[in-house]
Amino acid sequence: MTVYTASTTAPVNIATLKYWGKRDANLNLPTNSSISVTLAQDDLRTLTSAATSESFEKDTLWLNGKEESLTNKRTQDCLQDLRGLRNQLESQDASLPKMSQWRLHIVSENNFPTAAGLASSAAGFAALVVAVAKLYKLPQDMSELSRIARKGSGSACRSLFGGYVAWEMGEAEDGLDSMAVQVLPQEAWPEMKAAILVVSDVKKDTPSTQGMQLTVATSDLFKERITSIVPKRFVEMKEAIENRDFPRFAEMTMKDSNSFHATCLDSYPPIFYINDTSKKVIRLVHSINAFFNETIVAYTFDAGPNAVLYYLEKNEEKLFAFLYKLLHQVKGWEPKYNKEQLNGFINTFENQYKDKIEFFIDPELYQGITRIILTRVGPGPQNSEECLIDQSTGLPK
Ligand SMILES: Nc1ncnc2c1ncn2[C@@H]1O[C@H](COP(=O)(O)OP(=O)(O)OP(=O)(O)O)[C@@H](O)[C@H]1O
Ligand SMILES: C[C@@](O)(CCOP(=O)(O)OP(=O)(O)O)CC(=O)O
Repeated sequence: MTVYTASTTAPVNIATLKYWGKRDANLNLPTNSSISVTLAQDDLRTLTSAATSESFEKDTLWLNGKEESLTNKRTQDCLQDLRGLRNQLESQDASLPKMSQWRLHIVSENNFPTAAGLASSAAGFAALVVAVAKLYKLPQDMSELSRIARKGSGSACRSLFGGYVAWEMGEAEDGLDSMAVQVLPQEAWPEMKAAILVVSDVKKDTPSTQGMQLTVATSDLFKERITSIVPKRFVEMKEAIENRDFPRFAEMTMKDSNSFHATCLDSYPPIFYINDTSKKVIRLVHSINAFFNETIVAYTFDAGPNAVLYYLEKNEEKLFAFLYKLLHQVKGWEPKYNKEQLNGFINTFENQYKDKIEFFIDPELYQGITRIILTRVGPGPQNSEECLIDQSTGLPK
């Protein structure tokens, strides 16, 4: 039996201008354009291998070692589009193996908790689409493939690119113009770093899809958000990124996170994604920025309580003087930073800042946080030499 395989990695992306609301739930067409930063894959990535063979009996997915059904509509929509494109190639060249007719085996591993508000679905669907496109040797570019990933999960379309990415909402009813484009490659603004404060890695209460449908149907504030606030912010945030203007970018990121969570609260019945720990982080970030009289750090929250803090490398010492002081008990600092560097953060805090602080610092903050993930802006999907599928059996290794 001949088994064809292809593998790829894909990154997580965290929106700085949030996608919240669908105008077409079937095609995952959004009510607003959005912007995100793609994160480095050392800490957060999906590795997916796809295989096909005439002898496979059914489409199967093994996710983190467990067999899962591939029959859910979103995945089938992605696979149907990919098979359609492969079919076009096969009809132009009769010598090609008829992969479009064969079943697929997909094996995928996330190197971080799945379904914990860490955007696993974004990396997961991006990797799935890219792996199968590679297997099928499709000529489509990343923006074209992003339209397919979008059908798996809206935010997944942004994980097809590295750096700073926009998802243009588009207007067409069939969604052909609703896709991701790169605003700026990672190399153009490599100083962007991210600290993820994992507040809870349990599965969230209200899934994004359900949450946004409720917001669209019931929130009055939401109408204002999509008609006047976000369209303006989309243009301004792209500009801030192109100009590498961190304070502007940071302010809009925080405002947009707050605006999105306000529409959640304005939904009826209300949806609560952020919790008391998240609110303490919000206060802390504003206090730190006020202390330095400069916006050096921004927070943003997705559909859960985890905080993602964006900051520039040059301000790390200033920020970590506070963060490490408050969260040194939390795991995730080592091995990224050695003892000497970590002591340095404490010394900066004790010697330079401690006596000047006029705001309340909650010494118990660490209790609400399970770990910190220290990462930065990163590239898009990468070819992987590692294959998770045994070429002789077509099954997971
Ligand atoms: N590697 C993967 N390959 C294929 N599908 C995946 C993969 N990882 C996650 N998924 C799909 O995404 C689902 C999790 O999505 P969900 O939106 O609940 O969580 P999340 O993406 O971690 O959180 P959020 O979207 O709020 O950031 C999984 O149940 C699975 O169906
Ligand atoms: C708050 C968000 O993270 C919402 C992400 O929603 P999803 O992309 O997970 O939703 P579906 O399209 O229904 O799969 C904001 C964002 O990533 O832009």
